[in-house]
Amino acid sequence: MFRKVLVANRGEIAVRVMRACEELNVGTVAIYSDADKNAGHVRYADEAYNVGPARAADSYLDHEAVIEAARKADADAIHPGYGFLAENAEFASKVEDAEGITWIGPSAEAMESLGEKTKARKIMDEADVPIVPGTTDPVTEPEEVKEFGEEYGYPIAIKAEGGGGGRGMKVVRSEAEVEDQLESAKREGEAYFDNDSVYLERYLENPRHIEVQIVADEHGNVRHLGERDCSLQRRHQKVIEEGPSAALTDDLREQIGEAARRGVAAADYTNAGTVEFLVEEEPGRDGPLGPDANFYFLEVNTRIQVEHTVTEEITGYDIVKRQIRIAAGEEIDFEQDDVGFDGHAIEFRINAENAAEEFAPATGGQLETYDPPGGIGVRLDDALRQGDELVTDYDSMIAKLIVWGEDRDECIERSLRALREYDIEGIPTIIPFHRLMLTDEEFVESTHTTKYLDEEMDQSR
Ligand SMILES: Nc1ncc2cc(-c3cccc4ccccc34)c(N3CC[C@@H](N)C3)nc2n1
Ligand SMILES: [Ca+2]
Repeated sequence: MFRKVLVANRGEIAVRVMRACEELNVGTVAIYSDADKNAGHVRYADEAYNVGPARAADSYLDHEAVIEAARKADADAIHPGYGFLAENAEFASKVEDAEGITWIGPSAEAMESLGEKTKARKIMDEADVPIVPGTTDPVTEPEEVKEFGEEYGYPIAIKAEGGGGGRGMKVVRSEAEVEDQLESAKREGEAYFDNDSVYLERYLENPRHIEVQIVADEHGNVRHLGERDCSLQRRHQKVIEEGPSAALTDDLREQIGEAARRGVAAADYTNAGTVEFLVEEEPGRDGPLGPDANFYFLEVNTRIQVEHTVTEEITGYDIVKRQIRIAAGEEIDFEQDDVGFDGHAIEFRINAENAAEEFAPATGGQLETYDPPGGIGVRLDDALRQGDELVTDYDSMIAKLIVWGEDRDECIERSLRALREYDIEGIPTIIPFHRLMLTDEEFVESTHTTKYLDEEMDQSR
């Protein structure tokens, strides 16, 4: 086991990783930019090193500054958290090459092969994981798209090879649109991901977005820890995640979990990761997905995710501690059959944004009141205390409220109670939006798909 881990991140996830270290009796090292001098994650750490000015590129993203801090602290491992350098294969390989410092995450090689969407699709296809019908090689000419349209029909999704998250997808609804959409997909790929390579998939109109949590050690053991339903998104920004998915039958759950395990094993992937799927109802059915629903591989996230907490609450496993133990060479000490799912959990992202103004991020302010909720089934992951200045140089998420209940109804009731207790004064947050969402019957009936929020919010504008 490591003696000391440097956490190359900030905010709630930095504290989350340091809490795991504390429980493993591992020393904690924080890094901070000039903007984060008084930040909560710095307070929490045993020691802290400044890595540069506020601008992320000159601090949290500066490979040399981070490795230099690990050297100064004599840390023997680096945990990247999520965002920042978490999926940066180049940085992972620099850490792998750095003598005496272990990278806590998948190998740079596994990150690269699964980060390239067509390569990932090929690996999954060969591992008998259903992929969205489409190409596993890039396309360059309009004729290729039109041929695909002849065979699979429209709409077609044209996706950037280097894309992911909310960016890098164009929907072509007819042959007439092919030239323009292909051109703009390539230009956008070039602009955002420095990669103009694109591929095709049949576009699924109203899919559910299900993701499966994976942990894999360096001895060939791969386990899935069940699924999370992230279908409630606003312009590709997740605001609420939950598990288990009310839409899946046990049979479908088992099929998707085993597919995720096969795919990850085929990619020689280790540590924690998430396999994303799109699940499409068989035509004409409503309500929970039927036994004939189809699920398709979408992409792999080669990092710990914001919403890993939902899985922890349902299964009881500490995924971050598992990451650290796996990186230290430990074997996974449970079988797939030992993994149980108990109750229901929902995570609410607490963003310092004004939901009434298109979720515009707060421009500053101070936490005059910070009174978080508590009591049974309520977990709060944050790095805040009353009086903190709001740091606006990075993303707007300042905390996560995770609620567990015996079933989804109790979880919703308890979430409303916790959101009523959550008292933050001095900066705007989306807590009022969450309270509203919990009373919305589409959410309560859990029939929403990935488009629901965009359609709802755009209509109400
Ligand atoms: N063939 C096909 N059909 C429907 C899709 C619908 C989406 C999509 C669209 C809008 C919101 C989403 C939220 C979660 C997951 C996927 C989506 C989608 N995404 C959005 C960005 C990228 N992560 C993949 N790919 C799709 N691919
Ligand atoms: Ca190393």
